[in-house]
Amino acid sequence: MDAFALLTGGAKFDRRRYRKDIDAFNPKTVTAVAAYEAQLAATRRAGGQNAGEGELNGAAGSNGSGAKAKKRRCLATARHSSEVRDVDNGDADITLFARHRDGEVEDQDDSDFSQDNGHAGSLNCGESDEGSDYEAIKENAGSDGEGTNDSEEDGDEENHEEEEDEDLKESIKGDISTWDSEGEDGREDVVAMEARRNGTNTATTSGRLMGLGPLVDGVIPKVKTNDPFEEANLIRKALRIKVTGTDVPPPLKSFAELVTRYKVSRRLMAALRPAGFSSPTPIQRQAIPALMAGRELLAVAPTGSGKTLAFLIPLLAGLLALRARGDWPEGVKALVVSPTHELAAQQARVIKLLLPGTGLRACLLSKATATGSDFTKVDLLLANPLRLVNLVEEGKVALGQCRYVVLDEADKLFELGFVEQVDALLAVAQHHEVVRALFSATLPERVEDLARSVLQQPLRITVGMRNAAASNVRQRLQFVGREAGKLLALRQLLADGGLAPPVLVFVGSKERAKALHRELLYDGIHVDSITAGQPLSARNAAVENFRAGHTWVLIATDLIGRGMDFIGVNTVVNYDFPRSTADYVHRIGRTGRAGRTGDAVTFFTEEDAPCLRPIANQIKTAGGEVPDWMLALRRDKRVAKRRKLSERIGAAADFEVEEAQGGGNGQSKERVGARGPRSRGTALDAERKGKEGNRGARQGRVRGRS
Ligand SMILES: Nc1ncnc2c1ncn2[C@@H]1O[C@H](COP(=O)(O)OP(=O)(O)OP(=O)(O)O)[C@@H](O)[C@H]1O
Repeated sequence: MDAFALLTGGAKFDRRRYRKDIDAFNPKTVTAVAAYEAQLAATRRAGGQNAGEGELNGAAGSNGSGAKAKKRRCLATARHSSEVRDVDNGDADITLFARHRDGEVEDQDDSDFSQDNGHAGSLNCGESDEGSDYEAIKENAGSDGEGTNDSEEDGDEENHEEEEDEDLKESIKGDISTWDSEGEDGREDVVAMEARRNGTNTATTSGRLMGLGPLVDGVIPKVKTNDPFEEANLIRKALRIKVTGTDVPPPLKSFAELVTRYKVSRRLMAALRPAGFSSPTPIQRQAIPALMAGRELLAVAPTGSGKTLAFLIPLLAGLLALRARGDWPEGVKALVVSPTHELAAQQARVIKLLLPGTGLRACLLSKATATGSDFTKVDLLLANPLRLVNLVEEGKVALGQCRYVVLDEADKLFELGFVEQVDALLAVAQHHEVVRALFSATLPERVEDLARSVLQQPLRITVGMRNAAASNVRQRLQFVGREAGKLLALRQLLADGGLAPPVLVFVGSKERAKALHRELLYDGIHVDSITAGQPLSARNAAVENFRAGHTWVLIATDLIGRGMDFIGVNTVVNYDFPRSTADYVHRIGRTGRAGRTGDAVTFFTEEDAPCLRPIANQIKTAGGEVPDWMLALRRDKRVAKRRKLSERIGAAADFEVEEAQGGGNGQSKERVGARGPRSRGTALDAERKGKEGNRGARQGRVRGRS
């Protein structure tokens, strides 16, 4: 099947039908369809003429006539004259984007990560291991391995989605107050700090956050009370921090308090300001003191609100405190587990800012570091579950001395394909002082119940509304008729300037990513794609090129739907409808980060209609406009259920290894597939399937293993 057929569901494009569909919903689009079809034909012809010149040259050679064609060509060519011909630097689009890019897109070079002086604090990321480093997960991700509980589970998931939907509806009715911060004199908010970091003085330091609300704002209100308890509550209320649990430590008023209240090394704190972190975000204000006090945590805060630092600071501070009191055994003493290599690598970027001068040694687990490192010399390990489980089984990594275990994107890690490995890791990280924490922007109740079964008296910290999309992302839904309409709609938006680059486009599978990539190359757009099927070196390059602003449209699967901090992303396009509300929240959270604004466009077809309502509710909750009929849509449970099952298989496949490309990892798939049912640590898995007894019994069993 060729790329166009794949993207259009295999059917021949029926123009009349498409027009009819579009007409019913979006008359404006109809007028552009004819022009688009002409362009499509022109670019296809031009692409064909240039076929021998390599993909990018071929794309640039597609010199369609007319203003739109010129615009597309220019988008593709700025600053890439070596790769693409026909540079037209005089074009307004280029100037605009160049200015934006200079101002907002991070342009850091990670290539010099490896091996600093150990005494000064080091981060070992190993060499690039092309074609061999993947997160492998259970082969048969869509089934539970025992073929039993799928339907039951599906029922559960549906119910939970319904519940979440109801929650959201309630909140729509309620008053979602936007806190109007007056700020505190001399304090910088996140936006101002980022602006200063990037050399753009667009934001003020007065604490006025352009109406973005408090969720990512680092500024706390002036509180007039002498009662510390009341003060803590007032701060939490203003910042929409909710905490459940007992003996809750008060939120931080500033990073400086870490030195005065918690005796955190000044050296570590000194690294924060130059790195651009001058005042804590709300999740940092509450999660840092909680972890410093040794409390286990479930932490839920919006995408882009600074969760990474919320766990990295206490981990590093905790390690320094351990060392200061002479409790310094060999080996890994802090572990951060993430679902993808990309996310772990991103955490490594942040750690790299904080390590110098601490004498701590951190390691990003990859194939290279897995084989070449002495893990008795590693204090803090950043890892994906599978590779780490293998090392633990081989006896190369010991977690018995681990004092901190953080699960980032915890709800993903508790899904099929990961939960077995996470369980096995928790089962061996059983030091009597271990502190475990789960972080995510979304935490469904069923995951929370599961997590609570292995955590001890955890605090639950929620910033803003649970499971809701970031409020500073402008969201909209766009009806595209049927499958074929997506490509036309995307082309139209790109050509009309309806999508501000950098743009992240999410699709449902790696095959579709590849196909769309090929299609957009015809349009002369500087496009790239990233999926689990690519070699790690290609994935790293895709991420770095996007960060650096070299790639303007990045097509991705849900592999990078979570956690990735591309600070300058302006637009997210859900080309394929997200598999779940949580996926939607995470995907669109790749824009609108750290207090910025962003746009998210979600294409939907007739087939997506049964799953439309929860997303429509999300948009409505965030203050967006959605027609009433969408909110009133009834969910077709049968369709949703069927879809859910296939989507779960697909979701896991996003992270899956292709054995042929897995190099040295070829055996992993088989082993993990076998590991699930007979794993030492399957209490979580069993819990997930609802087969276990009461919580106490489960907890005893998990804790009993070591
Ligand atoms: N205290 C702070 N001051 C200024 N910028 C900050 C602060 N904390 C975090 N940031 C910036 O905010 C951005 C988002 O942070 P981070 O990636 O930790 O978000 P997150 O909450 O983990 O998002 P996600 O849920 O998508 O993973 C980053 O660019 C980070 O550098």
